[in-house]
Amino acid sequence: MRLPGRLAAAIEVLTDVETRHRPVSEALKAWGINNRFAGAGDRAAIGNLVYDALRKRASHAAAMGSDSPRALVLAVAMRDWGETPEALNAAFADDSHAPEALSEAEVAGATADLSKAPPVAQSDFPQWLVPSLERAFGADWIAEGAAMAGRPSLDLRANALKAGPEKVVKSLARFAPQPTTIAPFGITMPAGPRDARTPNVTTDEGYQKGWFEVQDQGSQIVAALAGAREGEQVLDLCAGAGGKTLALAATMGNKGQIFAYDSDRSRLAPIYDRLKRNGVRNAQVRAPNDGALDDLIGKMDRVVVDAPCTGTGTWRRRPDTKWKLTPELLAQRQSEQAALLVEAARYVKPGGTLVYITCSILPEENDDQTAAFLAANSGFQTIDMARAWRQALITDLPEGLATNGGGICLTPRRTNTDGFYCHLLRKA
Ligand SMILES: C[S@@+](CC[C@H](N)C(=O)[O-])C[C@H]1O[C@@H](n2cnc3c(N)ncnc32)[C@H](O)[C@@H]1O
Repeated sequence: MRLPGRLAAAIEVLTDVETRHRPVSEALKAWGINNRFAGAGDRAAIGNLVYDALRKRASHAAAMGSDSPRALVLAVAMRDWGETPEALNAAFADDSHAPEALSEAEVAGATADLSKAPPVAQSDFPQWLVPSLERAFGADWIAEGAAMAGRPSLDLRANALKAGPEKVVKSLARFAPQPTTIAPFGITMPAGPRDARTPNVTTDEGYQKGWFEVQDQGSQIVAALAGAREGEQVLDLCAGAGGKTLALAATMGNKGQIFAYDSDRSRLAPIYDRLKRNGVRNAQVRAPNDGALDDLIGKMDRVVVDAPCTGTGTWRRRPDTKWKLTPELLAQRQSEQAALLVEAARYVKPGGTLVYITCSILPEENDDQTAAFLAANSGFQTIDMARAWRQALITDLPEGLATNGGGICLTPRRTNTDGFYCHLLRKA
């Protein structure tokens, strides 16, 4: 397929996403099934167009004067991919699969200046969240939003139980991987421009052998900050598919014991294969049955709460969720988080550590939660995050990451990672 056909396909997929409220991945898959002539390169390009359109939905709509799927996709082609309106119209005239020729208003959208546009159009953040984002980032909130509207890198974590970063870099040399700047076992492949394809690393023999996992650098950093040590008893209370469990096991050198639990059986299901592939021998999966964790009460050196959250930190990867988030969903996550902190505290032994993590940048899910917990639980105290950072990551805590409430917050702009929050609480 040539660019005009790919643009028409992206408009079709985005229309499907918007009218049927479908996740992007599902709409792209359905399009691929109905259009089997399209190759892997076409599907990747169409995916990039759709994701880029959603990442910058507000700014592209402001430039084009419309938020229709056609306007958004054309804006990506002109404003992000560098196509001129003249080149597009010439290509459209020559291709029977092309969208209609650009109107005058659409041509003007190519060069529309947004420097005086409302801040929401410059930040690509939803309007209703602006007060929260101003609270989180002060005057930087527009720049933080712009960074969150970019494409994410593909990050891997070398699994120290089987391989160091050098071995993984060698195995994946064809993708030009680089060491990450903060996480000691991280490897990163920056996102390419336009129709660049994300490397399919899971077909690499190194992946099959458990040498590495796909894990955003931010997730690696907060897992390292959890500070798990060899020989400890650790409860991963929201283990899900086990991203943090695997990282904890590697930090612990397979010594001690990790209990991996999740209240949702289907989310937990992939963990069994992943533990095997990673060579993890110190993790016990606890399925969600009555009293599944009763024997752990008051005994854990560390309890990790990788809490269910709005996922605002992962908007670069799942930009459709940025525009679907509602105040009701945020409130629901907040009440789950508050209950989980209380639940987690029961398992921490005296002198032990409660690790609270979210992949959100909203203070409501971060400092507000830990502040409310501390106010109601005088037996817990915030641990100095600068010290914890030095111990876990062997560098100084970068400026600007500490939050007012005693945690740290990573963002694409600050650390070139997904957005993550981490706060460590010691039980007296
Ligand atoms: C952010 S995800 C966990 C991701 C996982 N730790 C990882 O690194 O791959 C949050 C998880 O919390 C789980 N969860 C929600 N409420 C829970 C509860 N009350 N008890 C335990 N797990 C819960 C969800 O099922 C979900 O899998």
